Amino acid sequence: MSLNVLKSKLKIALIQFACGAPDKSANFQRCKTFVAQAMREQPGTELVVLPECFNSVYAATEFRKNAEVVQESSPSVKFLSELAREHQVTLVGGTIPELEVETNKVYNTCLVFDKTGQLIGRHRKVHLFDVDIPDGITFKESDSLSPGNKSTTLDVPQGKIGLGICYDMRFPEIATISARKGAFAMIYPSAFNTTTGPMHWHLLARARSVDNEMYTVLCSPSRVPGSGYQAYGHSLVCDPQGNIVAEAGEGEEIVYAELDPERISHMRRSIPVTTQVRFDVYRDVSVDAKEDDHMLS
Ligand SMILES: O=C(O)CCC(=O)C(=O)O
Repeated sequence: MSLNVLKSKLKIALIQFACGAPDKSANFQRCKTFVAQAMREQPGTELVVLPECFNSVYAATEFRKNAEVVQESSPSVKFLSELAREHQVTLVGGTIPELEVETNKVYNTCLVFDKTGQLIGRHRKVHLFDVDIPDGITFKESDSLSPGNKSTTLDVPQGKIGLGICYDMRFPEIATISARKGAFAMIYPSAFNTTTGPMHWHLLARARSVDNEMYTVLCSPSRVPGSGYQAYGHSLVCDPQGNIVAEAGEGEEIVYAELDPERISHMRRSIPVTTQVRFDVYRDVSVDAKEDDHMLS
C-alpha cells in the first residue's frame, strides 16, 4: 500500500442530528440547517458525512414505505445533489432506503455527490443487521431489505475513500479491500444502538484504522428521546494510529476534523504492516473483490 494516499489536508464535518422524523421534508430541513452551520463554523470544509437512514425512520417496517428509486427526480437524490452543489462539498449522503424497480428489492444505500451535485458513488449495505441479543436488541433488516453484493471504493478530489454502512464495519474485509485499492479513509454512515454501541463502536473504529493504517469515520444519528430505535450517537473520527481524534456525545452535534496525509504516511513508515503482508500464506481479499460501478440504476 502506498504511503501517500491522501493528497492534501482535508477538513471534514459529520452531521449527527435527530433524523428519525416520519416526515422526510422535516429531516431534509433539519439536515440543511446543520450543514449550513458546519460550513459557517469550519470554513474550508470539503467533505460532509450524514448518518445512516438520514431521511426517515430506521425500522424494518418503514424501509419499503420510504424507499426511493435512485434517479435525479427522487426527493432524496435531488435534496443531496442540491446540498452538495450549494456548499461545494463532497457529500457522503448517509443512507436512504433504495427501491430497485426491476427486482422490487429494497436496499440500504449510501449515495455520494461531488461538489457540482453529480452522483459519484453508491454503496448498498452488504452485511444486513440481523441480530438477537437476549435482554438487548433484536433487529432483522433482512425481513425487509436485500443485501448489496459489491464493495465500494471511489475517487474524491483528495484521493480515494471506501464506503461501508454500519454493520459492514464488523467485517474487516470491506475496509481492507478499500485500503488495498488506495483509500485514505473508510466512511461508515451508521446507527448503532444503546446495546451494541457501548460494546463495540469505538473498538471497531479503532480496529479498522489500525488494520489498515487509515482514517475511519463513523457518522450516527443523535439519540431522539421517546423514539423506537435509540441510536448510539458518538459520531467519530479515528486516525491511522487508532486514536479517536474527534467525537460527539449523544445529542445533536457536528464533529469537525482535519485529516492529515502525514499521519497516514508516518504510521505506514513506522510500522510497515501494509508492506509486510504475506500473500504467500493467505489470499489478498482485494484481488477478486466485486466493485460497485457507481452508476445510477
Ligand atoms: O453492528 C451493530 O452492533 C449495529 C449495526 C446496526 O445498527 C446497523 O447495521 O444498522
